[in-house]
Amino acid sequence: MAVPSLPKSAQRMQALAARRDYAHALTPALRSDLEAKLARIVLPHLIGARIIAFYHPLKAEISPYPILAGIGADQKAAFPWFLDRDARMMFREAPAVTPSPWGVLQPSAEAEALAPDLVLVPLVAADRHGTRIGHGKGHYDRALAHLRESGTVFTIGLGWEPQIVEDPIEADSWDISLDAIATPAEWIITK
Ligand SMILES: Nc1nc2c(c(=O)[nH]1)N(C=O)[C@@H](CNc1ccc(C(=O)N[C@@H](CCC(=O)O)C(=O)O)cc1)CN2
Ligand SMILES: Nc1ncnc2c1ncn2[C@@H]1O[C@H](COP(=O)(O)OP(=O)(O)OP(=O)(O)O)[C@@H](O)[C@H]1O
Repeated sequence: MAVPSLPKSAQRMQALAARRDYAHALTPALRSDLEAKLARIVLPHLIGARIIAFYHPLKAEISPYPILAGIGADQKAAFPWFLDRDARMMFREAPAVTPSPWGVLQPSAEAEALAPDLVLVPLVAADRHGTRIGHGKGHYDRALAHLRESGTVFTIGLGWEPQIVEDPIEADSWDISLDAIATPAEWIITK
């Protein structure tokens, strides 16, 4: 018999607490080592992408900056950018230099607006089918739905290994599933 899962808000709170505890327990050296391993796993999959969306990591999130350091001279890096709290998330050219309405660093308002063809998505949690739990504001779901109206976008979820949950997460109708997920330990092609 199917076991009913916790409501998404409860799953999110549990996953946020687990992410925080995991990240807090890492020594700086181990953390850098894991972030370098993530970059080695992800970089070969970025070949061919023209505009790659990164994110400026929150305290407990795995950093994509070692990946950014390894992209090609012909590739552009973008970061999420918000006009205000009610606006849809857009992307502008790196670097991320000023606090966004959500507190995360974002590019300046003068930086070029970009439409990424590859998006690195921060996870709160994800299952092996690519169903994701984020911060619950729908920023990535809405931004990815918009980008897909005008082209194809490849999405890669990034997280620490324990953020991959073995029990399936129930997808909502608006959830955009990830094409792949990377952790310092593995590359997961979702299906
Ligand atoms: N690093 C990162 N950048 C991102 C996101 C994200 O999840 N991670 N976003 C994903 O949509 C967008 C910003 N949306 C956000 C929505 C809510 C909160 C949030 O709940 N913040 C907590 C504080 C977290 C902390 O400082 O550790 C809060 O306000 O309580 C953060 C970002 C775009 N940029
Ligand atoms: N394409 C969309 N158009 C309009 N509203 C949307 C869309 N996608 C998501 N939303 C809204 O966003 C809200 C939050 O969605 P959800 O709980 O799935 O966020 P999340 O995926 O966990 O977080 P995030 O995308 O911010 O990282 C939902 O109430 C949903 O109605």
